[in-house]
Amino acid sequence: MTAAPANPSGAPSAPDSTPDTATPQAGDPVFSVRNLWKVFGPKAGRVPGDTSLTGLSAAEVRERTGCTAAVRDVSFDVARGEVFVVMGLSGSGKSTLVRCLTRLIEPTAGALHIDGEDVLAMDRARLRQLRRTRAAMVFQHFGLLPHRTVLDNIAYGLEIQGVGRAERRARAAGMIEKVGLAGLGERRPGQLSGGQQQRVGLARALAVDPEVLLFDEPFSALDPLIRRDMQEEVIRLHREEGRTMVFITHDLSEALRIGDRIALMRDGEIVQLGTPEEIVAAPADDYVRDFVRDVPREQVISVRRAMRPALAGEADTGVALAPGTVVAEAIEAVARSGEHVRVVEDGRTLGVVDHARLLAVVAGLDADPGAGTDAGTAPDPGGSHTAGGEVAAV
Ligand SMILES: Nc1ncnc2c1ncn2[C@@H]1O[C@H](COP(=O)(O)OP(=O)(O)OP(=O)(O)O)[C@@H](O)[C@H]1O
Repeated sequence: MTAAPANPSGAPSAPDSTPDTATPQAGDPVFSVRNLWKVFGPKAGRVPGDTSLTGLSAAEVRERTGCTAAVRDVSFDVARGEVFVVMGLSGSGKSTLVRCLTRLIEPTAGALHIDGEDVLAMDRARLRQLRRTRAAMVFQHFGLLPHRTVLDNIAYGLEIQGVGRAERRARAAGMIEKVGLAGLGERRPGQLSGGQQQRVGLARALAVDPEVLLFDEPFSALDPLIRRDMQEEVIRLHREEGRTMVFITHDLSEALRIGDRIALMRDGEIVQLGTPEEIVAAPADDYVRDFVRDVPREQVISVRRAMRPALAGEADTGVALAPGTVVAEAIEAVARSGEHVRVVEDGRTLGVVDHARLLAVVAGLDADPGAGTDAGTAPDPGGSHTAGGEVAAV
């Protein structure tokens, strides 16, 4: 339907006219999503094109048409190598959106590309290949085969691909090590804890070496300690491999911990898309503000955002911290030294933070210190809006 808007993301450009054969480049997005809709219900197809409906709330659309607009006019890019988190309350459209990426759910309207290739134009065979080898999904219910050993469960995806027995078992054995299940390869899933089972699910997805891992609330059934463990595991795997990940969660602390960028959904729309710091420091509206109200700001907001210009003499004294250092660390440095700290990049003092700036961050009185970047402006809810147009890397 609608053409892709001219690079609404400020980040990598949309490959709307890229030929399918193009080799992906480092800066190209993996997924590029433009004006995507998923409407469930009778005559769903008429909703996205009907301007008398598109401006209405999800509840109003339902009342008028009997349809549920689960994803509404969503646009974003997933950059190569990032952890892209889709967050929102139950029913906000997270699962529907992520399932649309590989057409496990068929989008109603919009444009969707992976590495420049039009996903909506893929035939069944190509789609199967997409799901098996390019964008593997890790589900909350791990879907393990109960009568198979852990090793054979991990090898299962390779078996479907037609990889020979010896090779798939060798590759699966490597994955067992990688996800911390060494020695458990011959057990059955029923002989494992929930966390261990989730690791098997993760290893199975990793074994096929997909370009993107799609996680649908994978850890929500786990108890908090094991959940934390698994989050660390994902972060570690991501650091080691730089694999692109799309991660659904309704848990804000999980999103803040693992996300390079977070798309916050409400009623099928993305209400804000940004780094954890941008979302916590500059919520797009009252809904987001409410969402992040209890976040310990000093653990998310960096000294780059908290700093003020150095006064005469200040640029030459004081402890030096990198711009990405979180305020919590700066508090410790200021408390120890009793004076301001400098924010230094490449040997240059960018600014300073003192007691007053740090307390303002903790108290939430630091509204829009990032003025001058686009961090303080109202974001385009559909676009991948990041301060300075940069995509944070882990
Ligand atoms: N097959 C379907 N038919 C009709 N409506 C659906 C269907 N699947 C999802 N929906 C509706 O679409 C909306 C979004 O659902 P979705 O499952 O994507 O939300 P979610 O954010 O993933 O929720 P949760 O966190 O509870 O899984 C909800 O109103 C849901 O009832």
